[in-house]
Amino acid sequence: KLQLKHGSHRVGKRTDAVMAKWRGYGLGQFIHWGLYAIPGGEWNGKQYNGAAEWIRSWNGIPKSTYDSLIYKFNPVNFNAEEWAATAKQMGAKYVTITTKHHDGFCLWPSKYTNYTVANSPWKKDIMKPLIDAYDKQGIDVILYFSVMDWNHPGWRYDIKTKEDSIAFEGFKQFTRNQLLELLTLYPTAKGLWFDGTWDKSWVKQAAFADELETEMRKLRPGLIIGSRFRADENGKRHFDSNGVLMGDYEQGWERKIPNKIEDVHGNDWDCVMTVPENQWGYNKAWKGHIKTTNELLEMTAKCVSLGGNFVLNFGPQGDGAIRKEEKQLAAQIGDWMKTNNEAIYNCEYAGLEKQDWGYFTKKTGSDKLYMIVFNVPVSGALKVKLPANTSIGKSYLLAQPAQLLNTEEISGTEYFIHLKNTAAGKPFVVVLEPNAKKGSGNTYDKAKT
Ligand SMILES: COc1ccc([C@@H]2N[C@@H](C)[C@@H](O)[C@H]2O)cc1
Repeated sequence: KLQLKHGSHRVGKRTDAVMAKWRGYGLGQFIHWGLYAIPGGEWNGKQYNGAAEWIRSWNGIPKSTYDSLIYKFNPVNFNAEEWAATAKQMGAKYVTITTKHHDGFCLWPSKYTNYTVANSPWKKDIMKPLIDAYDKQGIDVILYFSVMDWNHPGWRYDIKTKEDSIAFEGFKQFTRNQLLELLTLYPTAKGLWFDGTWDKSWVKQAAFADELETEMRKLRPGLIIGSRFRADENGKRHFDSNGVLMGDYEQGWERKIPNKIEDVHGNDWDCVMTVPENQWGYNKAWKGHIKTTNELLEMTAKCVSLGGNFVLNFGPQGDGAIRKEEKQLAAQIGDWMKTNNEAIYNCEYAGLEKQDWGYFTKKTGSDKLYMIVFNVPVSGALKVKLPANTSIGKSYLLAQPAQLLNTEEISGTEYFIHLKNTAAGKPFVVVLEPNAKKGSGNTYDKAKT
């Protein structure tokens, strides 16, 4: 084990109530909104092929022209209550909102730069009404913050000269000022989701970032900060030089999902996902593969089955309205969640052998198991392999708890659960109520069909 001054300061999961609540969210919403939503991936009729929120980095639009978009920011259809209602309808338990993306435009009236909503035609703070609206819906708020800031004169990709280091010192203070400002202005925010921390300039700031993280946690006890904020003194990111997770949860799962429990190394984690292949900010062209409701439900189930949260991205339009396709997805996901959220909220990795029909989740603090079924076998029988000396008490569809399912013991701890209806056409949940220890006299009760 290496002696580290700025490595991880905790081994293993946090055990406090705030983190336990985060662990049980299951489903979240991501919001990417800012000046990039105005061009929406297009400029002078030409399409930008990258992610819409990166359009400033394209040589198809002069940087100064992009930066002048601040004078066009006037989202007349912005309605914070509508955004929060959409998240509520979807069944999201938390939301991560961009306060400042890489372009440096601040959705709050920061006093440390002029590049904010205060100097746009809109003038007003966007973050406060949003946070209030989500709080009112009982949806916890996490603030997305990009350290990399293309607008700030002190930003550097690396520090090579004396001038660089002087400029970057100013940038570091600016970053600290903005983060303390956000925590002070929005005290109900539960955490910070950092991005834009991969460049050498920031990776070299192990001591500064470590002290800043400590200062933020002191200012806001319980604050949740992911693994992407800071590197250790050897430049190691996400996991320190001893392989210990930095921060409170792993932030590595961006547009990808772990396949097996070993991939998550016993840590908390979230997966953040775009609806199109790779667009976070609003893109007029709703093109390429657009994930369907069933795909997104399967991603949600897969994440929860491996102990993580699934965070689905919305990219509101430049005028502040949420596009109809995203509203439809929120409604369809919400429909499914209304019936089945018991298998998602406050659930965790069940520790069972994965079967082809779908994903197991287990209710935290209980033995109750859920089978989230996406692939009904032609046999109509779902195979379950329980751990040694457990057995199935009863099983039933979450949607029809009174109708017990025929549970057939194959051998030892293997069972077939026989479905009545094998043409569900959409994902559904089977509940398993395991019996107490087998061999303690009571064998499992054959389902009384
Ligand atoms: C390949 O490099 C990047 C860098 C930043 C991102 C940003 N992270 C996502 C959460 C979005 O904010 C995206 O712009 C994506 C890919």
